[in-house]
Amino acid sequence: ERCFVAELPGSELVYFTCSRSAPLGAAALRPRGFLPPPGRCYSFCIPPAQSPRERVRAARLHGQLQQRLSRAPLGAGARVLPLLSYSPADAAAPEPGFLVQATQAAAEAERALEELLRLHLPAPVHLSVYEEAADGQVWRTLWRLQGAPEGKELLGRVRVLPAPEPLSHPAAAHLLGAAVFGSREAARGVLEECTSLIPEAKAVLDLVDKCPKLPKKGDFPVIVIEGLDATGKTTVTQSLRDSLGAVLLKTPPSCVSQWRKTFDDEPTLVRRAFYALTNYIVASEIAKESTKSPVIIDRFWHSTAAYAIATEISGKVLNLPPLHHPVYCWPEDLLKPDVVILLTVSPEERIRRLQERGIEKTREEEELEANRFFHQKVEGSYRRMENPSCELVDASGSREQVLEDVLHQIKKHFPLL
Ligand SMILES: Nc1nc2c(ncn2[C@H]2C[C@H](O)[C@@H](COP(=O)(O)OP(=O)(O)OP(=O)(O)O)O2)c(=O)[nH]1
Ligand SMILES: Nc1ncnc2c1ncn2[C@@H]1O[C@H](COP(=O)(O)OP(=O)(O)O)[C@@H](O)[C@H]1O
Repeated sequence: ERCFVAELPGSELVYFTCSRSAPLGAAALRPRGFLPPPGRCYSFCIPPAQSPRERVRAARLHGQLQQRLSRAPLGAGARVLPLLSYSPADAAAPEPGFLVQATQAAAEAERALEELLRLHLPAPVHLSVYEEAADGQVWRTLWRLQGAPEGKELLGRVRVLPAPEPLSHPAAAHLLGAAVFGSREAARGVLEECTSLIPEAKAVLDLVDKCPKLPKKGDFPVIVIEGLDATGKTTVTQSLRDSLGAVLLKTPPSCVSQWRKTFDDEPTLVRRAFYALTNYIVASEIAKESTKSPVIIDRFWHSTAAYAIATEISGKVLNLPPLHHPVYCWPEDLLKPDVVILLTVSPEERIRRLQERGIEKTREEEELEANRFFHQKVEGSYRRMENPSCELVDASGSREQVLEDVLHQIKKHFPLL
């Protein structure tokens, strides 16, 4: 039986399955949260890619659907929520999809949804409709949309039951290679598949291919400063450059900044491969510069991995892959820094600093609330990183205090600096 996990508002995960042979009296799925009044929601998945080449198209289709659903006339207050379909029995990658909660009279929402799916998903499309029946149970009606414009075939109606929460998040086992890349070749392969779809991909590949493989770190210290937006990375890295007479680098490097927006608009698979490759471009600069002076880097591989993990793992920080999961390990073929410092500040202090940076109040209030769980997952991922791990420095003090504490942490590794 396939199982499903949807992320409800507030980052609550609901695990459920649909079963023909549900033993009578089996625990019913609580409609609360899953079926907000007037109690109808829909789900559908993106057909899995049949080959590695198809995975870019499948990822882009998912991203395009996400955008179209957010603009579709599904009725005021309708919610489009992330859904994954997975099989607990096999190790196949989960199929991404959506759970759509319609709050208006369903007819118009259903028509709009069906029209959108017929237009943008390869036929046949399987659309699930969930309702609460008189018996207080949640039932799913499965439809196949195909053929003539109104071609719609009823495939069955079954009860929806809670599914046992798996040991780890269904996406965790598939992060490596789909969101976090353990090697330059793995990331390169994705951009190779994009060259016919995204012209800039070729330009990035040409830049990467000019970089030596496995560049060697020089004898001077290489120090990375990591942290969420507005934790003070830019301020600290510039002070470190001055006080240590170091070279300051950042990722992504300026030589790719003109393409960043293009890749930020792409789905995770492509976007992460882009960031991963830019880390390899900077690695060759680090190798060169660290033969002449200490090198400070503003964000490096840990940012790429932490933001990827936090994006792909729905729910809250407790849903992150467990400690020592391979997704937290530094790629063998990427130049390894000597020290990685993670700046941490409270969410409130971070918002105050975002404010100070001139981000208007409303946006960053939204940012705090909507993304609170996201930022907790990013920070949680940073803290699970190993080899090298992130060494925490509380960055909530004054600029002078933070610089002193960061220097103190660095001198533990390089007393003579
Ligand atoms: N550098 C970098 N940023 C990433 C990556 N993946 C996601 N991001 C996100 C983190 C931030 O939300 C956003 C901004 O990154 P940047 O550090 O380039 O810009 P900026 O220095 O203005 O952000 P900051 O406030 O200093 O963290 O990009 C990645 O692989 N590398
Ligand atoms: N220790 C600090 N105390 C107070 N404000 C700070 C401190 N460090 C940085 N800031 C301010 O907070 C904002 C974000 O700092 P910045 O260095 O740009 O962070 P990041 O690069 O991590 O986004 C800036 O306006 C900066 O002047």
